[in-house]
Amino acid sequence: MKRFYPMMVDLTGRRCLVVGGGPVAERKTASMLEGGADVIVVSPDVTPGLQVWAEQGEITYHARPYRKGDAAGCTLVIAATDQEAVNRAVYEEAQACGAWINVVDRPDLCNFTVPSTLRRGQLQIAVSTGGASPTLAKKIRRELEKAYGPEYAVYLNLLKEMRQRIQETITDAAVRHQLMARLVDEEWMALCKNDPAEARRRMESWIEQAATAEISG
Ligand SMILES: C[C@@]1(CC(=O)O)c2cc3[nH]c(cc4nc(cc5[nH]c(cc(n2)[C@H]1CCC(=O)O)[C@@](C)(CC(=O)O)[C@@H]5CCC(=O)O)C(CC(=O)O)=C4CCC(=O)O)c(CCC(=O)O)c3CC(=O)O
Ligand SMILES: NC(=O)C1=CN([C@@H]2O[C@H](COP(=O)(O)OP(=O)(O)OC[C@H]3O[C@@H](n4cnc5c(N)ncnc54)[C@H](O)[C@@H]3O)[C@@H](O)[C@H]2O)C=CC1
Repeated sequence: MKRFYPMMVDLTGRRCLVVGGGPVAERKTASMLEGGADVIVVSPDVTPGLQVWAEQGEITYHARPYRKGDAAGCTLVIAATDQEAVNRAVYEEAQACGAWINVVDRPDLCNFTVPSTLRRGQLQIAVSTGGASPTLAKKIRRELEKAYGPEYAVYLNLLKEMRQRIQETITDAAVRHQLMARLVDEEWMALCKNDPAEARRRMESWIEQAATAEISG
């Protein structure tokens, strides 16, 4: 059994190769684009979705079969064709040039996998089953979607802002930690959902009070 190390990677400006143009290639392309990658798709044909991205300049598309050398300079490589020999050749090249490789129908030829991911603004929750059952990963992602609605994007933005403010205005680390802990709370979350402007006002005045108390000793 393989073990995977979870991490969040910034793919901005990184060249990433997808070989194949079917629905699976489209899904992997979508998630790499969200990660900021410069995606190159090589395939004789592509889905309508990939075609649109090619026309809009979101991806670079080469309408031809894969050939050796396509993986040069790529950080991530995904082999998503339905041809075993082609996927194998892509794997060999990626291994030779030190790129991270995912062969979509061969978990044994993956040194990275793509988790099922829920996104709410800056919040991302990624689910992996280590390749055992992608369908279960998807089911869990859907359950999490109900528990973590779009309001989390708003709430998290506010937390980010307030955290910065706390770091700038409160010098005592213990007080900073206490304030942050108290902002992460169901009540704030509910207020944020119903009236984000009011949530912001209350958070601001609350932090201001704490800062004043700190100064006056
Ligand atoms: C190892 C891994 C490699 C990788 O692709 O990174 C892999 C491998 C394989 N998937 C297969 C099949 C399916 N995959 C999905 C769906 C997803 N697969 C994804 C990831 C992963 N799939 C990685 C492990 C993730 C983990 O650890 O859990 C998700 C999470 C992310 C994404 O793809 O973006 C995305 C859900 C996104 C979402 O909606 O949230 C569905 C369901 C569907 O499409 O509705 C089916 C059909 C049902 C079934 O077979 O279970 C097959 C058999 C192919 C065949 O038999 O032909 C293999 C190969 C094998 O297992 O041998
Ligand atoms: N990992 C995952 O999440 C999943 C993996 N799979 C597996 O992934 C593979 C791809 O699935 P789909 O996208 O549905 O397949 P598909 O059959 O729709 O697409 C295959 C694509 O590969 C292209 N292709 C064929 N030869 C090529 C070559 N020499 N160079 C470049 N491109 C070439 C085809 O033109 C086509 O665009 C299948 O083997 C399937 O079993 C299926 C479901 C999920």
